[in-house]
Amino acid sequence: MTLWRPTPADLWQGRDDSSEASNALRIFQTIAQTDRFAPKSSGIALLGFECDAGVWRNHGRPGAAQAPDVLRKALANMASYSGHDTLTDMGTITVAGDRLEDAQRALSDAVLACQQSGMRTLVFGGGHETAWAHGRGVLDAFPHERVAIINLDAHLDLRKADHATSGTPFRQLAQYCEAQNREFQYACLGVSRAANTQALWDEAARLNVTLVEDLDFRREALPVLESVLAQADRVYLTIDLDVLPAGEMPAVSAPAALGVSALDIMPVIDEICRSGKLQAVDLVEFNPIYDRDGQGARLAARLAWQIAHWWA
Ligand SMILES: N=CN[C@@H](CCC(=O)O)C(=O)O
Ligand SMILES: [Mn+2]
Ligand SMILES: [Mn+2]
Repeated sequence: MTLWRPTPADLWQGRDDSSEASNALRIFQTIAQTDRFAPKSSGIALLGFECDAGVWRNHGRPGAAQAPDVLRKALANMASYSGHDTLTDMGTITVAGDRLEDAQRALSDAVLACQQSGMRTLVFGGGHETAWAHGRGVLDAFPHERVAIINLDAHLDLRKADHATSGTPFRQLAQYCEAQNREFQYACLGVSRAANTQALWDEAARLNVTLVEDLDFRREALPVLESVLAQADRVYLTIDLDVLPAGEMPAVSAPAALGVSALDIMPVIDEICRSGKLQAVDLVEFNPIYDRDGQGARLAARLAWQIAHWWA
């Protein structure tokens, strides 16, 4: 595995309550760790993508490269239940300078290896350039199945893809699907009319993207989701944390003026987990530089925790 490093063993730490009861456990005590990249036949593979080269290229505020380990630390102290699926920290893919495409290739390869061996993938990005790499790995793992790409995001991320940035991942996935003659099933939920130009909406219409705007989220997200899920065999869920209101999630490159509250997003995530089709999830655009007292990291980690909890 290229551009890969294992997670330092001492990163997973937390409060030790195990003297109180044998089941008083937290994630840091139950997560499996590896010092070499060796996918298992089941469970959840946690992968980091330490990269904000795409955010740089997209003229955003860099810092998301520091996210994976910050999110691991925030997840470490959360409770672990016996019903949880095995979570294995499969380490982190890094980027060398501006060589974004090499890092994306390495992440796609890691995701493909995990998926093919029977694991589901949970990736901590990274900017939203994570999604081109993660999505390609999932599409490659299931070449003959209908893979729905569900993006919770204020942005469409359908910018023209002459070269990859954090603003291009879904245009790249659309081109990839077109080249393979497979349907591009993309739903962007929570998207902001004010944060995307007319050109991007036009591109979304051309690509037949399923859309739910932030203003309509409470009313429309669940019924729209139902029809998206009905038409899919597998789901890749990508959560751009800038879908949340800036007050809940300041720790992103482009905070949302309005946003969709975490409590409104949770039922959508619950429904996706219940479908039994969820194959891959990532949390992207978290930028610790702009966090306040670790609040954003806690919320992002809670989303990850909830998914791991419901995924089982
Ligand atoms: N990941 C993509 N992000 C947005 C950034 C928008 C902004 O910086 O205002 C986009 O490209 O549209
Ligand atoms: Mn966004
Ligand atoms: Mn995005």
